[in-house]
Amino acid sequence: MTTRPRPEAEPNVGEQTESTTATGAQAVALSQAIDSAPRTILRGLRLSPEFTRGLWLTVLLALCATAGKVVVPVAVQQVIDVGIVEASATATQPQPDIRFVTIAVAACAVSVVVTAACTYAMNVRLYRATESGLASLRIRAFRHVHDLATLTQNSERKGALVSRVTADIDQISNFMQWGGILLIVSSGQLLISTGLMAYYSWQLTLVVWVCFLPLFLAVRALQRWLSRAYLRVRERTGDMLAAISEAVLGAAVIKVHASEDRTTRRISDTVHATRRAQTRAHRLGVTVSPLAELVAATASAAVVVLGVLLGVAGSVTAGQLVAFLFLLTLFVTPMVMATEVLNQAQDAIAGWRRVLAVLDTPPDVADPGPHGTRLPQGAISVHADHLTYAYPGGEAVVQDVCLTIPAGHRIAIVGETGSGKSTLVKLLTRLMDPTSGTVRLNGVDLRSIAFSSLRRRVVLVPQEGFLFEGSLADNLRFAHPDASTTELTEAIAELGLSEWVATLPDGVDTQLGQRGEFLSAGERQLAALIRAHLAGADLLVLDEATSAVDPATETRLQQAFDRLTRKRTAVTIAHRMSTAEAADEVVVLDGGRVVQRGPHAELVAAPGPYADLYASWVRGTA
Ligand SMILES: Nc1ncnc2c1ncn2[C@@H]1O[C@H](COP(=O)(O)OP(=O)(O)OP(=O)(O)O)[C@@H](O)[C@H]1O
Repeated sequence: MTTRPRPEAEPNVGEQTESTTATGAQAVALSQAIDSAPRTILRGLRLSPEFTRGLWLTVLLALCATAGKVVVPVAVQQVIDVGIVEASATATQPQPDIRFVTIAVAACAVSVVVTAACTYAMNVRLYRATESGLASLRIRAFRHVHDLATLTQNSERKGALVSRVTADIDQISNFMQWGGILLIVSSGQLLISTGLMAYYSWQLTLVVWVCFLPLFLAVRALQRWLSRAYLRVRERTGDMLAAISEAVLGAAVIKVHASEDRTTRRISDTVHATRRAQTRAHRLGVTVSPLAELVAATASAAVVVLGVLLGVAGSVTAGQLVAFLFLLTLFVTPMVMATEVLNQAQDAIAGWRRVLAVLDTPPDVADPGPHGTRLPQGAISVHADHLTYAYPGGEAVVQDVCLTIPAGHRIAIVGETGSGKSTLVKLLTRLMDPTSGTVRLNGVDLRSIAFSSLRRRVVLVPQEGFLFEGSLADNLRFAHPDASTTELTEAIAELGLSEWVATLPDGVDTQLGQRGEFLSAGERQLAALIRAHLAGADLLVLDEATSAVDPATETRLQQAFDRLTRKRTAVTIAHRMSTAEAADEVVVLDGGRVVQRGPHAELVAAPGPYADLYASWVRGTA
């Protein structure tokens, strides 16, 4: 029987993978940017309430820090107008009011200390809030990625998906910790300085705002371009991370085929694409900064000229003009800085959009939740009724399949490659919902069974059971987190594998390495079978591994498989003759349809697809 490499399955507890019938639209949802910038920020903030928790106190501290900053210009104005000019006018000879000046200087000193303390407290609070918000966003995004349909996950490469939970959120973090602080401080500074400037001279304030108005309009126009440019940066970064992670995971294949140069070229292409996107976005962003400097210089010059004229006309005093110029600095600094923050803000918003796009993609096999039916204990019967399934945009690959499997029966599914075997078992375990037709377990519609019950009672064992870094015991406990060492030992003994485990350097405590790389392919299958046994499922769906193993491991696998499926309902995609022979019945699929069904002996004796498959099987192993 021919086989082809299968898509990698990333199992959950008890080897399960969560997958669904993602529609075409859902499959592309991950690549869509939807909301406007303010809506994106608002949604992002709402999703992680930690960002805004206690924000009022942080804003209050920011206002205090800003208010502290305006004490100096006000004191300077008072010292000039009251402490020097007025005092000299009332005294016989020109001399400053030393007491008044001393009080003003002391007020300045106190305000500087208060400003520093408030700024420190505000920074700490903001940093803490953003870190907690980002941590919860990261966890939420990760969980959601995990819950997404396998199909939806497959619509984007794994590395790119990971980048949404890592690099994109890092970008938000960079902005929140620097830009966020600056935005709060700047807004307060702008408000307070504008108020005070208007108090001293509304005419000069008007001049300042008129100078800055074109800058605002330019920034608004640029923002749209920047937004697009930074979304491209985030996408290119995702592509780059995907290419790198793929190359790291596939290092062995790359070496075997001596394709290091080709891989390096591919990676450097993605690195350069990211660099180009970054440079373009940054070039757009930095055009604002010199523009802001220019506007600031123009505003200062205009204030000096008009201020002198107003001073001569008696509308402003010398102190007020000097204070105004101080305040203008307070006004201009955040304006210039804000244009720099704009870059980071756009990059962060682009990151936020990508994270929100993940969160907006619905896991499309809906869990009926706590109101769902729970499967009663005991062996499970399966009844598939006119099942049909087509992948998005494709032809039906499972067609009108009707299948009844009595409780406790062992069924082997066989068929040519691409005949729909894997698709059928995904439908039987509700990793996907059928396009039409129903599956019933013990008479209960699969769609109405609560996941908490379904995932415990029905376990899918994929060809390559994913093993995590850790010991054999750690990996076995994925199926049963509370299992004691005795329970592990018993489960191993029940499958007749105690002798094998004893050959491992540290028994169940043997470290397996990343993805179980310290074990052979056959041993990894043994570990997967023990894990499935420990899960205690009543319906086992197995995709038999195709990798060739040595005779001793083959015997162990056969024995473990036989014991595992005993007294359980078992549906196995059979790649070994012995598995089909041992099954109660064999179901033959061809082009997504059941074309033959019956005990091995009966089918093999009659001419037909199974007899042909069997013959080619025998030839292959001869
Ligand atoms: N995620 C997918 N998206 C689109 N088409 C798919 C997807 N997975 C499988 N198919 C197609 O569905 C058909 C049935 O595939 P399936 O994996 O169920 O066959 P199979 O009998 O299990 O094959 P094999 O023995 O080689 O694993 C094939 O034509 C395959 O190309």
